[in-house]
Amino acid sequence: MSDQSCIIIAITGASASGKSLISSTIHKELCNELGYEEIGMIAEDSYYKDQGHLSFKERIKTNYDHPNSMDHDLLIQHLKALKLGNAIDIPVYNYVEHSRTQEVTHFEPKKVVILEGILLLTDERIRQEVNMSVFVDTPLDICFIRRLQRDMEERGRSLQSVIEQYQATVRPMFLQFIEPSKQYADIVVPQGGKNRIAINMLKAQIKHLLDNK
Ligand SMILES: Nc1ncnc2c1ncn2[C@@H]1O[C@H](COP(=O)(O)OP(=O)(O)O)[C@@H](O)[C@H]1O
Ligand SMILES: O=c1ccn([C@@H]2O[C@H](COP(=O)(O)O)[C@@H](O)[C@H]2O)c(=O)[nH]1
Repeated sequence: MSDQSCIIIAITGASASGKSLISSTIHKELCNELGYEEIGMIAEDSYYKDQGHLSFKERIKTNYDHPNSMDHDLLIQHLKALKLGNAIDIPVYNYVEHSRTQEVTHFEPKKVVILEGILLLTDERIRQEVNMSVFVDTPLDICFIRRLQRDMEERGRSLQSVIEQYQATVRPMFLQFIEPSKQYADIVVPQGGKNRIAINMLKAQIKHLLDNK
């Protein structure tokens, strides 16, 4: 397969801005329209560095919003493999344990891969691999409320731990790394996963990229 055999769409923005919702909505609708074997979704979060060698006490001190917390080397290796038509084994990350599990998810090459995550556009090497990039631009106070609810319900966190982490790393790293990466996005989308016009436009552009492959 040629290097252009896999179209990569990057969807980025703050934590809880709605990246997963917009990605899964586009994924589901394009799968229905084009077929399940054509479109795949990958979360950058799967590429958090393994922390199995650290105690739980040490793991909760890690700054998970700094680019160094990500194994972007492995992610880039995987994106290149997909472009060459090779399957990959994606690590499975556990947010409750703050570490990789022993499992992997086998992922066959697709015509389109929707890649979503907070730090994608901070890395020039990833920017070079993507065909289109989207920044989900949701006000930070809304993101915080959503994150608080989600982290307590789904990621085993207490109210106090969400507030402390938000003040110590989530907000400062957003301002230092994520917000400035907006300049590299092709499209900025307000209202995230519920912005029907933006979703329709993104789907149309993905189909256009597929038609011109
Ligand atoms: N536009 C929206 N309106 C209401 N709730 C939303 C909206 N977008 C996302 N959410 C909810 O907010 C939470 C975080 O959204 P998610 O897509 O998981 O964020 P991210 O992937 O950016 O961290 C989820 O519970 C999701 O259902
Ligand atoms: O072990 C971990 C790994 C990540 N986090 C937080 O997750 C978010 C990124 O995920 P989203 O789905 O985009 O919200 C990031 O802000 C990290 O702070 C964590 O708390 N623990």
